[in-house]
Amino acid sequence: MSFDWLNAPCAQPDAALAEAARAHQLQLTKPPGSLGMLETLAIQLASLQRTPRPSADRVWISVFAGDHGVADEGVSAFPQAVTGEMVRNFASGGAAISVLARSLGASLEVVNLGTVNDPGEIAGVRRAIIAPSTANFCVEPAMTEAQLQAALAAGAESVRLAQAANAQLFLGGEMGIANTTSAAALASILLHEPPSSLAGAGTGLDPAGVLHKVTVLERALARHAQATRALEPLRCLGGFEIAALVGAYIAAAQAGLPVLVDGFITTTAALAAVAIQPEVRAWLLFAHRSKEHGHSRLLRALDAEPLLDLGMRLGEASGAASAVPLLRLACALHAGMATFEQAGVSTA
Ligand SMILES: Cc1cc2ncn([C@H]3O[C@H](COP(=O)(O)O)[C@@H](O)[C@H]3O)c2cc1C
Ligand SMILES: O=C(O)c1cccnc1
Repeated sequence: MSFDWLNAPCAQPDAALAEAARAHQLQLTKPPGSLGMLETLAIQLASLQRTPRPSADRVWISVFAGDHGVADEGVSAFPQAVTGEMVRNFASGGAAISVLARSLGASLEVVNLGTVNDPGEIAGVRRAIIAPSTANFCVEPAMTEAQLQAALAAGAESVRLAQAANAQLFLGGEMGIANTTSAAALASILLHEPPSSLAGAGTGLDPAGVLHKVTVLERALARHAQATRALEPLRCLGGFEIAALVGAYIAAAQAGLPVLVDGFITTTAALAAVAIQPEVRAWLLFAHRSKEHGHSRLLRALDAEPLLDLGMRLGEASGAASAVPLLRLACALHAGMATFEQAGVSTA
């Protein structure tokens, strides 16, 4: 295993198909631009999927789970055991993302990268165990190089599975108690922003809890101030599931598979992926604005306009899944509306 594959070129969106889709939208029976982002989404998907008839029918969701050593610092409202318990819940169908995936007819893959409370072999869970948890990054780097390589590769493997299933759209989700702390640390170093602009309530910390989280982040960032080069921010401050998301986003862009990004943690992974390979950005669509403090800052950094703002702050790919119906409607409008000529409607 190595990091070399990260540097393979990304696929190129098809500019001619984007132009044709834009021209087609202008012929449909509506004032130009009146369907707003439902128009631009269809145009973008046509160019990414390289087809005049884009579709979001076949959706693949991978939820990556991993525990975090920094949970020892008391930065989450919930105990670490929840990560492994939720892996079981994802597989047995009771989690929010399980219900959303079923409702959408989407394929749901759960990947266990290492949980302290290990649920073991379960049907519907791919085991790609790296270690029970990352190390506490207040004390030492979260991961070794070998662990980072394994996590990135596990994400790329999900994209291979999605492609084998003929997926048209890739959604990544995460589960890992304390991962809003890891994501805030990583985003802080990537954006040169103080932790106070990125640390939020996560699973429900009170204001005193958020202040404590900021002091933990300040300690971690002081320790890893030199970790600014290439993959070092991700290795020192990330999590197994965050690194898997980074690997998945880069692999999806290389494979030409469009990605719908979820919330705070996945957007941090997107930021890290774009920092490694700027061409990844073209393959990312942004589903929603999470209520987690700091998400708007991340979206701004990526120049991203999300589709929804529902006050959601769950993760698991739940925000991304909630936006899939809009993508489907955008595709249906693009394919199904009559042109001015077909309908005998006068143009301006
Ligand atoms: C029952 C439960 C289900 C979840 N599903 C996603 N998360 C979300 O909350 C965690 C991050 O928040 P923090 O950094 O505050 O721990 C992640 O696991 C995230 O996916 C959950 C959290 C809980 C408690
Ligand atoms: O926006 C998210 O992804 C999020 C926010 C809080 C907790 N878990 C996830």
